[in-house]
Amino acid sequence: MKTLIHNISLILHIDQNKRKHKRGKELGDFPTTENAWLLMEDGKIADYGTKGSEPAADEKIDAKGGMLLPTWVDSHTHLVYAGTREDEFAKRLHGMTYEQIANEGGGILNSARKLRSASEEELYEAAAGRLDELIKLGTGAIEIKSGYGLTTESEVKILRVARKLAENFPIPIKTSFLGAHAFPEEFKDDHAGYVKQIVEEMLPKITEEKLADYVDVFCEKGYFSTEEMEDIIVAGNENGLKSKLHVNQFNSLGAIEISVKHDAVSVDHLEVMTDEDVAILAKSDTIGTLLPGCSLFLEIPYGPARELIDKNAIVALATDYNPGSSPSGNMNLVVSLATFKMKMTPEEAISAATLNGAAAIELSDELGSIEKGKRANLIITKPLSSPSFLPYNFGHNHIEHVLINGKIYE
Ligand SMILES: N=CN[C@@H](CCC(=O)O)C(=O)O
Ligand SMILES: [Zn+2]
Repeated sequence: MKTLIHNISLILHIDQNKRKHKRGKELGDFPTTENAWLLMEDGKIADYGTKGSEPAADEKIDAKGGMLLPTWVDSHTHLVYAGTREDEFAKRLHGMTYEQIANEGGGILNSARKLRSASEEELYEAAAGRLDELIKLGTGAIEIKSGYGLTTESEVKILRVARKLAENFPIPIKTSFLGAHAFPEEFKDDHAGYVKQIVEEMLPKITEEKLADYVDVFCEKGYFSTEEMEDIIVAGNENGLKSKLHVNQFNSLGAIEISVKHDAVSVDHLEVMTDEDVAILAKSDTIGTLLPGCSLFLEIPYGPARELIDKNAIVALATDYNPGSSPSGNMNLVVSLATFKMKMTPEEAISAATLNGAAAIELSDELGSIEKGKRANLIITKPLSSPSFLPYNFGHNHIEHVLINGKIYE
């Protein structure tokens, strides 16, 4: 089955050299094809060219002068959660800090209480509704973390829901086990006991059921120490899981050096970075994933995107969609924020939200750029004057169609 998209004003390829990611200044390389068509065959990109040379096809989609770009790849979300936390949001508006709310039993522990009493079916229904909305907003691959369970049973419940989403939705979904998201009430005075449970009970169970692709840890003051993080990374690796880690959100504790030493696929957040942290990350193959939605919502610093790019790091962008620190899964907004608040150019931001996002979940061989052979997960925009218009005209919907595996997603 061949489908032709014709009447495209501009294809934003992101890359045409089959690169796994774009590092440092390469992020601004932005190959395009003007006045173009693109042919899809069996859900993949088969060919593309310029107006006048359109091949025959079984079906046609008229792009009506819109641009064509790869779908967003959201490489950091906590999509499976129960209930919401706008009550905490209201408290913050009245002056309480995220830390104060967490210290009185709110935050991650609040979400964990809500999740423990939700059934797998209820969690699935809620997460499926969110995922459907995100695909319509242009997200064509996603990572989903556990971390609101904090018991073996509840962590497994979250990951089963994520795996069920992967079975029932047409987009690739990778999962990360984040049992080390916070110390549950039961272990508030026995941190070693909880780490032992993660290592000896949760990880083997999750591995046996093949529920996770990665292991994750929230390394932060009041959460998991660098030593605890390292023990969990090593245990994850022993169970065949590479790591993707929450580091440097509020404090720089030396977590980047340890993550890089263990070949983490990505280190995420990075709102608080020393010069040494930047230098270590920039020299490594670990991807730095920045989450500007979290900075916006919590009013904390934005990750140093410009410095990381200028020093040659691999930078990706993601939403961190979760009920506490970033209650939006809209990648279009993330791309806008990256340009307004993190001094990324539109070309860099779009690349970081596509190809480098795909690299951060090890899917850049099949997604993240418009190259022959890749999956036809594509966004057709409304007619726009230039790629920069996407982040510039923030908060508006520029998407005409989202295609997943070559089919319009409705
Ligand atoms: N920082 C740790 N975890 C989540 C937020 C968790 C929450 O507040 O529910 C994050 O990535 O921001
Ligand atoms: Zn997160």
